[in-house]
Amino acid sequence: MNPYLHFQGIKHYFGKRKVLDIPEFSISGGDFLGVMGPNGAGKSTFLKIASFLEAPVEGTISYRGETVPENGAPLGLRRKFSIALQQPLLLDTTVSQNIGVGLKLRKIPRMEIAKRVDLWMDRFQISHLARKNARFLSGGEAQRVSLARAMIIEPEILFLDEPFSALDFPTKIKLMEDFREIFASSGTTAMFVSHDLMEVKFLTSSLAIMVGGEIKQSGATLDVLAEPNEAAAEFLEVWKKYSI
Ligand SMILES: Nc1ncnc2c1ncn2[C@@H]1O[C@H](COP(=O)(O)OP(=O)(O)OP(=O)(O)O)[C@@H](O)[C@H]1O
Repeated sequence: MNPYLHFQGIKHYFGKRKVLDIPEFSISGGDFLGVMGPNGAGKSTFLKIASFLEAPVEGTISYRGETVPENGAPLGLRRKFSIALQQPLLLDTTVSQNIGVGLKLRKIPRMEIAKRVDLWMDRFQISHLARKNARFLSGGEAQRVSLARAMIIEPEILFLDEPFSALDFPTKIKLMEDFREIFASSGTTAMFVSHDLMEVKFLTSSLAIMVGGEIKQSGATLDVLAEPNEAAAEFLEVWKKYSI
């Protein structure tokens, strides 16, 4: 075990309503953690808290053994992470500028940015789109740009909130295949919120099942799926019923 992120006594509320209650949980270095659960279970809220986009109302987070300040993670720490969402939120400029934006913010020299952008466009097979405005991309192309933009900074943890869910099946499979290979050679750690068991089986090494703001079960993906506890089984039942 090599805990990167460690959560202790995490509680989060919207108004008076508790939406997250995680007594203890860790994400290990090198892990590809899937998070599944029904709508409103708290998955995206957990992802926002884990990636320091939001601070929890209660609890402590540590990163590689260092406690993260209660009033928010310092910029240097936040910059170790990157995020790709269901909606790619690309800038109204070229694909190559979109991909290089994180390096620009980190004041990397222009020549170095150009070299790395070329490399990552090549890895995601989007070099032919370099000069195209990101507004005119298809959903699958836009998601490739979004993932390249997230990976180019070589994040210590990559956070993914349903990045494949809006893609048609063949586009999704092709991107997930490419992404799996790129991810495996990167040594990065990931937290991946998904509604799709197929995606989770395809990509993840471990799995947490969230229901009602609580992690009902977690462990190696294959173990959780083979031996779900009562709460996880209830959630996974529909997948089983239709043999997915
Ligand atoms: N900004 C907010 N203000 C108030 N309530 C919120 C806010 N964000 C989320 N919630 C509520 O918190 C609960 C958890 O939401 P969250 O989006 O984390 O769930 P989720 O598991 O990601 O859901 P989904 O699968 O539908 O995306 C939900 O009941 C939601 O309505």
